[in-house]
Amino acid sequence: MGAGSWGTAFALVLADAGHDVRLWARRPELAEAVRRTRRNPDYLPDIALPPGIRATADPADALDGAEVVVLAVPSQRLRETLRDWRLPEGCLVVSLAKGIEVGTDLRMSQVVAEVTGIDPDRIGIVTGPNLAREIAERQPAAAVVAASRGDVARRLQAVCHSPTFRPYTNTDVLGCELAGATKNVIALAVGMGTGLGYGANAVASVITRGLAETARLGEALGADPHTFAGLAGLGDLVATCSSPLSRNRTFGEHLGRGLDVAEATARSLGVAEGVQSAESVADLGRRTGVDLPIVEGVRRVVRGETTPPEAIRDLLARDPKPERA
Ligand SMILES: NC(=O)C1=CN([C@@H]2O[C@H](COP(=O)(O)OP(=O)(O)OC[C@H]3O[C@@H](n4cnc5c(N)ncnc54)[C@H](O)[C@@H]3O)[C@@H](O)[C@H]2O)C=CC1
Ligand SMILES: O=C(CO)COP(=O)(O)O
Repeated sequence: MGAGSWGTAFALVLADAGHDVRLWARRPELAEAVRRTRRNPDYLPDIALPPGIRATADPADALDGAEVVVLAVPSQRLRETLRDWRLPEGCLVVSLAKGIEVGTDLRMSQVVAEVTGIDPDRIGIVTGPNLAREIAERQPAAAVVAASRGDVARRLQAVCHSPTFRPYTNTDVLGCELAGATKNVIALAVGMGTGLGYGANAVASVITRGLAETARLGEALGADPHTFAGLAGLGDLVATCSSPLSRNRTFGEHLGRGLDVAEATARSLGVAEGVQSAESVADLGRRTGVDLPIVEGVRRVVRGETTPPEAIRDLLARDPKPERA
């Protein structure tokens, strides 16, 4: 449900895994173009889609009889979008979105449970280093399928295991979702540094300290600390923060070069979730009393309260402390 970059690439993974996939596009003209050309001209124009994928703009048609419903709309739009849909009785739901809802601080699996009333045990997520273009090109990648019940996670794992996409299970849904949302904020910070012309030391420092603050917040919220060293944590952070394909890193780079949020948004090739999740993740930090200096710096830049060079200067000027504190 969602025919952007990741919705389309993940539909391809599911088709490669041998399933019949219906791909819902919000705009009828996009669904029509996918049907006609067997490509998604707006997001992955050069990728031929396998015959197992059928595009439609009618959500009822897309959802009719589905055993697994995969949600691939941006985090801040998921609630309003879900309200209009009737999910099939007994289906499993998978969220692909990496964000925390602004205003409620809810993770996407929580939003799904709240809006649909579906048992949280039947809601899973897919996360990890998942840059959509690479997956669509069938470059090899590992990922994480998280669900609170091991048997549900294993069923979803089997559903999306293709010759080039290798998912691992995890039952720490909270940690996996938090890691996915927070890495987008950290990727904005890395991008800002890159945009300012800084090199590998700065990038590695922000990745590593970004992971430290993500893990601190996760622990305070009850996540399994091991999650942050895995594909959903370190793996996704490294992929996103290293790749020019990342919308979040690119968005940060534009901010680092002096563009404002509106200008960077206009240039973005899709949703950069970290821009809004900076607000909700920073709020989670305040509510739990966890210090999140990088997230807070990004939030202030996005709000126009500081500039990237000032934010970096402020980060470096903080009181010295031990690495593990
Ligand atoms: N692109 C990637 O490499 C990856 C993306 N994700 C996550 O997947 C989610 C979706 O990302 P993408 O497919 O890349 O985004 P995108 O920006 O490429 O596409 C978003 C899709 O959602 C649809 N949509 C439905 N309702 C909408 C509304 N009310 N407002 C705006 N768009 C609406 C759009 O039409 C579009 O098809 C995000 O949370 C993203 O962080 C996760 C892993 C990889
Ligand atoms: O989540 C992603 C890779 O795992 C995609 O990152 P961007 O949304 O920054 O492109």
